[in-house]
Amino acid sequence: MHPFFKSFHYAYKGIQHCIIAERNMKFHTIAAIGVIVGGILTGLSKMEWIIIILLIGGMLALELLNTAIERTVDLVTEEFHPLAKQAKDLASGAVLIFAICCAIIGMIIFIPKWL
Ligand SMILES: Nc1ncnc2c1ncn2[C@@H]1O[C@H](COP(=O)(O)OP(=O)(O)OP(=O)(O)O)[C@@H](O)[C@H]1O
Repeated sequence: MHPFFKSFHYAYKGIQHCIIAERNMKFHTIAAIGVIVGGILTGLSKMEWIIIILLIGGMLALELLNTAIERTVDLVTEEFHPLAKQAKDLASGAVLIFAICCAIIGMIIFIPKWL
């Protein structure tokens, strides 16, 4: 396989692994499908779709990075280490902050359309 297509293949494998292995990634993927279906049924403007796509892409990409950090920490040490704890907690914190922003923006976009 050409190296260019090989890198796509590895990226696809990474996404597939994360969806299969990580409970949170499964949740985010199902939530993303729910938001897309909800958006189609509700009817969103072009700008609203752009925002939703950015949020979904950002959320999934962040979850992939969080998993990559978890794996790297586990590779470095299986022992309890305060820095390992900080690294994992910081990565989880980043995911949590973005998830809260997504929920708030989602409510700002969707709720007025349902009232
Ligand atoms: N080697 C370690 N040393 C110290 N604390 C750790 C270590 N590994 C994990 N922890 C602590 O346990 C928590 C959960 O770690 P774990 O690797 O189980 O992540 P997880 O539960 O799979 O995360 P996620 O919720 O993203 O799936 C971490 O956030 C961290 O606080």
